[in-house]
Amino acid sequence: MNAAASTPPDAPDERVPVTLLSGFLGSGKTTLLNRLLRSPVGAGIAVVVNEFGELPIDGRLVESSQDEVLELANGCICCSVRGDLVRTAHELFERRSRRLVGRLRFDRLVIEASGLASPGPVHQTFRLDDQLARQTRPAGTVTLCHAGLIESQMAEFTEAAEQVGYADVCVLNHTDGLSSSALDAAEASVRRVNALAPIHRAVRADVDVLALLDEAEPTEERWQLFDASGTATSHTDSVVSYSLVHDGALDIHRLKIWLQFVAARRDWRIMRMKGIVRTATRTEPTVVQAVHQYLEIGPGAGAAPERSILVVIGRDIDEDVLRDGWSRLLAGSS
Ligand SMILES: Nc1nc2c(ncn2[C@@H]2O[C@H](COP(=O)(O)OP(=O)(O)OP(=O)(O)O)[C@@H](O)[C@H]2O)c(=O)[nH]1
Repeated sequence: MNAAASTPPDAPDERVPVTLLSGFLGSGKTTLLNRLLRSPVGAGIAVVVNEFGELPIDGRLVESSQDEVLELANGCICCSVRGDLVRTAHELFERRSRRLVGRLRFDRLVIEASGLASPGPVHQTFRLDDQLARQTRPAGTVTLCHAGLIESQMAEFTEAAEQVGYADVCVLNHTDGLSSSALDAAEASVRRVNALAPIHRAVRADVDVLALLDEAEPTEERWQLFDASGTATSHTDSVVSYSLVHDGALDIHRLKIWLQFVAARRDWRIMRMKGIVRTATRTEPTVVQAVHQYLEIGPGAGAAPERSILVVIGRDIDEDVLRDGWSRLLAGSS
């Protein structure tokens, strides 16, 4: 089915472009999304954020008013919460028609996929639903890559290779601290998987976002690729997400020490930690961000949450030991 075929040739295309932000865990999707939202087109963007973890964190890290950010947590929109994506998109368009979304009618939808989602099925979801196929048009996939990790991630995780393979444009992010030869090697590994997509090197996703949106507009050949691939959603099943919660304040010093210890454990494969927590000494939230062993802890915007949430994603993690460490942290915080 092709909704565009029923549109007269000279009629304006009123379908809302859908841009997908893809990329492995911690590659910089939310960082790029925030740049988009701060850009001149930001006010017209509605956002759907999808998270692998059970509890949503990213929605609070996106710099937009809450009713423009819809969250789909606890699974990937390419498979387990694919139906929720359709329902959420219908809800957005319903609210749009009643002018309930944000300051303006949104004129672009940006979807931040989870770090383990495959882009093909996500785009295909919008083409297979009659109503969404009439209301939206595909505007491409931007894939973020962690320059220091992408080669090993693609070797180990089919999801990472698929994300690069489907990209209409790649942002080779996290380039800070890498030598030019390491950067060339990272770029070459991306190029081996995707021969066509422009590749932009960046630190903290600092790219020309308007040019990026234009560049991401896909070609017809690429749509044939999506059509052929839409339903394949096999996931690396040993990656697990744990959610740790606490209704109260944490001791920030103990929290830092424990997180450093967890991030540095060699017997666990910590791939990503993120959290928004209340600490005893701050009125604002404390934001935890870790990509592999690189850990950042700093103040966030707004008021501290009532409930502290920390999500830990990785492989070979002993859940009992993790939860025991969290309990000890809480006991020492009160
Ligand atoms: N050093 C460095 N840190 C970065 C860069 N880009 C993003 N970060 C940091 O890396 C962490 C992860 O960035 P996010 O934008 O949340 O990554 P993400 O892809 O949205 O993460 P998930 O949604 O969990 O997969 C955050 O602490 C960012 O501030 C970069 O180029 N260099």
